[in-house]
This record gives sequence, C-alpha cells and structure tokens, in this order.
Amino acid sequence: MNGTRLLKPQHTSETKDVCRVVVLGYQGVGKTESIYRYSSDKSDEDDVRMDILDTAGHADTQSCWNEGYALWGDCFVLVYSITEEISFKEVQNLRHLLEAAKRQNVYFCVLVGNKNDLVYDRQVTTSQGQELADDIGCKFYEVSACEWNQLPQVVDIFIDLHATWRRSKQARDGRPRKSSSSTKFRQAIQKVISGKSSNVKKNDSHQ
Ligand SMILES: Nc1nc2c(ncn2[C@@H]2O[C@H](COP(=O)(O)OP(=O)(O)OP(=O)(O)O)[C@@H](O)[C@H]2O)c(=O)[nH]1
Repeated sequence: MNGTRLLKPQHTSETKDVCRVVVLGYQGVGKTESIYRYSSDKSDEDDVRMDILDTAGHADTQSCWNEGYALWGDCFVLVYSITEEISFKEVQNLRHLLEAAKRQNVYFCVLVGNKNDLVYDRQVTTSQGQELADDIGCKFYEVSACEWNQLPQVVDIFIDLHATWRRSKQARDGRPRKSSSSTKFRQAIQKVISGKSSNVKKNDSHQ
C-alpha cells in the first residue's frame, strides 16, 4: 500500500472502549494482508471495539517514523517477514522508536514473523524471533497471512492483543473483568469467517 489506512467499526471511534491497534513493519512484509484476514466489522457482534491503523512500510524507518502512530495507538503489531532479515532489523528499530515515544504510557505489542509458508527462503530463524519477543516482553507468532488455513492464527493475534489491552484497562478502571468477552469475540469472528470465507474479495480491503 502507498499510504496509511484506518479500518474502524462504523459506530465505535468516539466511544472510550475502542482499542486502537497500529500495524507496523517494513514494506511488503504482509501488514495489509494480515489485517485483511482480520475483518474489523465483526466486532459489531460483541462489545469488542477495535480501530486498526495500517501503516505503509518504508525502507527508511528512522526518517519516515511518524510519532503520531505511537501517540494514537494502544496496541502495536510489529510485523516482519521471515524471508527478509532487513525487515527483522526494522522491527527492532521500530521497537526502540515506539519505546521512546511511549515512555510515559502503557502500551501493548506483539511480534509477528509473517510468510512462514516460504520456509526455503527463510532468513530469520524462529529462535531469533522468539528471543526478540522475550526481550521486548511480548507474545510472538509465526504465521502466513496468505494461507487460508492459517487464518485462525492470524485472528488470534488480534484477539490476544485485545484481551491483554482489555484486562489492563479494566484493572486501571477498577471494573470487574468480563470473562466471556474473548470467547464471544472468538465466536463472532468464527461466524464471520465461516460466512465470508468463500466470497471475500481482496478489493474489499483496499477501498
Ligand atoms: N508467500 C506469502 N506472501 C505474502 C504473505 N503475506 C503477504 N504476502 C504477499 O506479500 C506482498 C506484500 O503484502 P502486503 O500485505 O501488501 O504488505 P505490506 O506490509 O502491507 O506492504 P506495504 O504497504 O508496502 O507496507 C503481497 O504480494 C502479499 O500477497 C504470506 O504470508 N506469504
């Protein structure tokens, strides 16, 4: 993609329970593909509210970094491609930029090694990914956003991130945790997946 794109549920942006997710990573690592696999309108089925910002990748993160991403987001999905070492270095840069920008605030992130269907072109090992995630203190996933049978794993990334954000928010707000929300969310997603899996068009995600 050539620009930043915000995907948000129609009625949620003004509500205080919206979880803002920013997807960051080097150009071409599969950010858009991953978000596309996760369809945001499904959250209408539950009290889960997510706005997802799809950022355009750049070859030079340092000069193109937009601190507004960090200020806007509650959660961050750091994506690299297992076939491109440079994209792995990029998430390390992004991590530092993020930490500098968010020093005073709470935020959540996950690390995603995408394109694991291309194992023969692998340049970043699973252990390297896991080590970085341990260092950041976040969850780590290796997925293939373009493989339909890995859709549940891709969806899980967003579910887990949301659940973590929600638990923290409820703890801060002093509200009792709704133990069923993640289950309800998962069910809603599965419902949408089973209903749309055969007729989703790629173009839908680029409008
Ligand atoms: N083999 C393989 N290809 C993928 C995967 N995910 C994405 N791609 C392909 O990689 C290319 C880039 O994917 P995008 O989702 O546009 O990547 P992006 O990170 O949004 O790219 P920018 O907009 O340039 O930042 C496309 O041709 C995708 O089809 C994957 O898991 N495996």
